[in-house]
Amino acid sequence: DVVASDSSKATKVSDYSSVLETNFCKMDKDEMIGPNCEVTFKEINDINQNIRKNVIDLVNTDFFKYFKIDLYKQCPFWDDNNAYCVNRACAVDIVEDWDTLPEYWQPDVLGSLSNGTTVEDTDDDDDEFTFLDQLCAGNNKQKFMAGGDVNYCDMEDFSKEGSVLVDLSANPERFTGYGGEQSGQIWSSIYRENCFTLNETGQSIAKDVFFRLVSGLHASIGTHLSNEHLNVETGKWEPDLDLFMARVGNFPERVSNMYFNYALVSKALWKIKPYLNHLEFCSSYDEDVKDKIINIISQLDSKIFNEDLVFEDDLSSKLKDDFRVRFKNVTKIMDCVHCDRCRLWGKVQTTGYATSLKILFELDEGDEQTKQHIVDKLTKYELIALFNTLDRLSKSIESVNNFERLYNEKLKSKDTGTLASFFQNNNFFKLLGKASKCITESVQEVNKSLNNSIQKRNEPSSKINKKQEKQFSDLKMPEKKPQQKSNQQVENVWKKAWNNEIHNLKEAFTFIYRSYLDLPRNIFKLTLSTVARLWNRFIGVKDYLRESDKDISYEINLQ
Ligand SMILES: Cc1cc2nc3c(=O)[nH]c(=O)nc-3n(C[C@H](O)[C@H](O)[C@H](O)COP(=O)(O)OP(=O)(O)OC[C@H]3O[C@@H](n4cnc5c(N)ncnc54)[C@H](O)[C@@H]3O)c2cc1C
Repeated sequence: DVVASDSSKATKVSDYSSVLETNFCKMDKDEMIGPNCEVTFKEINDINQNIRKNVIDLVNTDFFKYFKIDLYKQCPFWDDNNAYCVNRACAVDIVEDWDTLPEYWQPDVLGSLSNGTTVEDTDDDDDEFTFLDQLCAGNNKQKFMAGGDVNYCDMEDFSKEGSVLVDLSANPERFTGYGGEQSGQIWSSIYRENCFTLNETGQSIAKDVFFRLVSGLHASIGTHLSNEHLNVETGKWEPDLDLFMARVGNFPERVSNMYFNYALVSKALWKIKPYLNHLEFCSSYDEDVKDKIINIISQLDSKIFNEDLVFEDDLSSKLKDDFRVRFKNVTKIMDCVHCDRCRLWGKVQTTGYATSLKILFELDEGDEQTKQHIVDKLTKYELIALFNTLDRLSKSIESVNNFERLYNEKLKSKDTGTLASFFQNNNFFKLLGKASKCITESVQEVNKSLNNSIQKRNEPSSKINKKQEKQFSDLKMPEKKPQQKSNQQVENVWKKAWNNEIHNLKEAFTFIYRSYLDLPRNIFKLTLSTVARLWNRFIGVKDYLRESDKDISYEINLQ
């Protein structure tokens, strides 16, 4: 048996298969977030609270808030020319005022923006395309890793001529209105990448890691769009609890997968800690940025994720290659997203995960040279993506806790009807503990839904609607409970009805009584007006009605 981690609470590998089969997802706040993570939900909440401020500060520095993206790159998997997201919320504001940027972001330093250097232009000289060379101002050669054998994303993206520079802080990830069949197709394609062909021992852990990774990304996006949702009444961006519950909160394994991603990215950062001291950020705030990074990483622990369990048997290298190619495809699928804002954040986060996977799976602990080689070759875009992905997850964890508070407040308030059906007890994380569904089952569910979506294209529209209903059948929307009426309430209803009837009867009698009273007066008025008209005719006044009034008299012609 191989020991899963170096701590005294180590779990043995042989235990994991049974865990996978039974209650892989069973958890509560004090439970571990997964078999290869020796950390509880509560511990991650605590870590997150400690690092949150530094993470926010870091991603808002001039170095970490910019990212390059090719917004016009063709989708490599299918023809997607006829769909656009035209919402303003889908748009990305690109950087055009270059004068305000620090030196290392100027076009001549970025190289590719002015001369279109691409991957093909790179050479293999290790000294030349190190992270530092690329990072520092003054080196106008844009260089990327050739070969791609250790990369989990396409490095080409950042060197494209058409790439634009974007200020991430000016383009927040939030609700855009992007959805429907197009986004459904993207998610289906992403989950389809999880269909590993190998059917050997060890595959299930790798497959589960892959699934949790994309599901965690999906859940994190769902959390952000629920947390910053446009309230059309107030015009403000604010948390929408019901939306969060419907997309994420109602599915404990999705929440758990976000925590899993947090652990995975954190471990990758922990692994490059020894090298961060050597990095220079080429600007006056160098020390400040470095301090923040060190502060963040020093709160992390190696036991947070055990990557050695994922590819640890004889077949691992083949499986790892498969895993790498498949994850690379996920990053490429981002080019098929029609909402620019979603594409931007999708690209940032998939690049961040790809970088984490490279650090976790390719950085051999025992081989100092390989380690140095991988870390030195990290590009600034990978590092920026890595920390921004941590920020996204950190914000998601913070939001989950905030939604828990909102949920409890709502539960306490009078109108508990809607949400009470979601949870019987007050603790959001206790609900997580009730989830006995295994991740493997979730994978099968997704595969089933993928097959449905493939068949869907060839079916008539009536069938499509039925399938669509099926696809969303996992959404447990709150049911309104019929209100139990107390005896007193029932009594009040009868009393109200009786009073109403009496009131109507009174009104009717008053009307009849007044008619009798008014009769002599009305007869007098009628007689007076008839006498007056006759008198006018007698004295020769033709008609005292105005000409225009004549037009409104009606004549019935019976001919
Ligand atoms: C790359 C990308 C980025 C996006 N970014 C944004 C954004 O920034 N802002 C925005 O408003 N919208 C964004 N979207 C759209 C958003 O993700 C949803 O697709 C959209 O809101 C429609 O949601 P839906 O309820 O129809 O189901 P979808 O979220 O499209 O999900 C489809 C199906 O997948 C399954 N599913 C859902 N979540 C999970 C999960 N976590 N794990 C496993 N299975 C799951 C369910 O069966 C569900 O019915 C993005 C989409 C993509 C593909």
